[in-house]
Amino acid sequence: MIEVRGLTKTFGPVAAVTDLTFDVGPGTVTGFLGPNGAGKTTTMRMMLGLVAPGSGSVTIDGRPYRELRDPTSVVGAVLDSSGFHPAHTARDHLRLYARMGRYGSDRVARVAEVTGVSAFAHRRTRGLSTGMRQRLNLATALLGDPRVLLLDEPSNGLDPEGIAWLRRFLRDLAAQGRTILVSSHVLGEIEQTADQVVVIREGRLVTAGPLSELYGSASVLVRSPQADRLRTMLAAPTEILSSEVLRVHDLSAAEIASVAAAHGIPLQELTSERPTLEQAFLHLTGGTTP
Ligand SMILES: Nc1ncnc2c1ncn2[C@@H]1O[C@H](COP(=O)(O)OP(=O)(O)OP(=O)(O)O)[C@@H](O)[C@H]1O
Repeated sequence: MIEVRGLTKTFGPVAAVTDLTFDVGPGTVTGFLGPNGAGKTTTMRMMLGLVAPGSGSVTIDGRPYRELRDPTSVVGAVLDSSGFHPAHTARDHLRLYARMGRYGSDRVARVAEVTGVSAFAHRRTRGLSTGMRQRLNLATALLGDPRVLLLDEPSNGLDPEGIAWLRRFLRDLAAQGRTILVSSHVLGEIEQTADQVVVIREGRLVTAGPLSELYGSASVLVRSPQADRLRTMLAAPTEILSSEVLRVHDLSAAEIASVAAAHGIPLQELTSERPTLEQAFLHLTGGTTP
C-alpha cells in the first residue's frame, strides 16, 4: 500500500533521511519509531508530497501522493496540531474541510461522533486543549473515509483515557483493512496498538517487521551445584558465568527444569532474562537501557 524506496532527504548539511526502504501494508497498525530527530516527520511529509525527496520515491497505491486522483479519500493525515482558525468552532472547522473535499454534512456528523469531537463541537478552536485538537485533527483526516491514515505522534496531549480510546480506534480502523502508520518516539505508546514496526535512527532504517521480532532472544540464568553436569545434558548454547552459574539460550526455564529433574540435578535458581520491549527498542535506537 505504501512503498518507500531509497528515500533520501538532506536539509543543507543535515542528512534527515538516508536511503530508506520499507513497506506499510493494509489491515495492520504499523508503528513508525525512532528517537527525536530520527527523520519520522520528514518521511511522512515526503509521503504526502509536502517535502520533495532528494532521491528515491514513496508511493501510495502505486502512485506518488500528488498523482492520486482523489487524495483526501485515499490518505488522511495528522502531522501537527496547528492550522485551526481561532474564531472557528470545531464544527465550523470540520464543515470547512468537508466543503473543500466535497463531503456531505453526514460525514461531518459521523467523524465528530466517532472521534469524540461532538462533545466540544460548539467550542472555538482557540480554547481547545491539545488533546481536543488531536481529536479534531483526526476527525478532519477521516472526512474522506480514507484507506490510508498517517498520524505523527497522535498520542501527544491525550490523557490516559484518550490514549486507550485511540488504541482501540486505530485497531478497529486497521481491522477494516485500512493502512495505518503511527509515528512515535516512545515505544510504550504504540506497543499495544501496533502489529508491525519500522524503526529508524539518524534517518536510516534499523529494522522493519513484526513487533514481536523486536524482542531480543530469551535466555535463562541457571544456578546449580552441578552446573557443569547440567550443561552437558542441555542441547542448547550455554555461557559459563561461574562454576555454579550458567546462562542458557534458546530453552525455556520449564525445559531446563525438566532436563534437570530427569537427571536428578538440583537447581537453586532459574531466572528468565528476556529483555523488555522498551529495552530492546532503546538498544536498537542507541538510547540507554534503564
Ligand atoms: N525544514 C527543515 N530544515 C532544516 N532541517 C530540518 C527541517 N526539517 C527537519 N529537519 C532536520 O531533519 C532531522 C529529522 O527531523 P524530523 O522532524 O524528521 O525528525 P523526527 O523523527 O520527526 O523527530 P521528532 O520525534 O523530534 O518529531 C532533524 O535533524 C531536523 O532538525
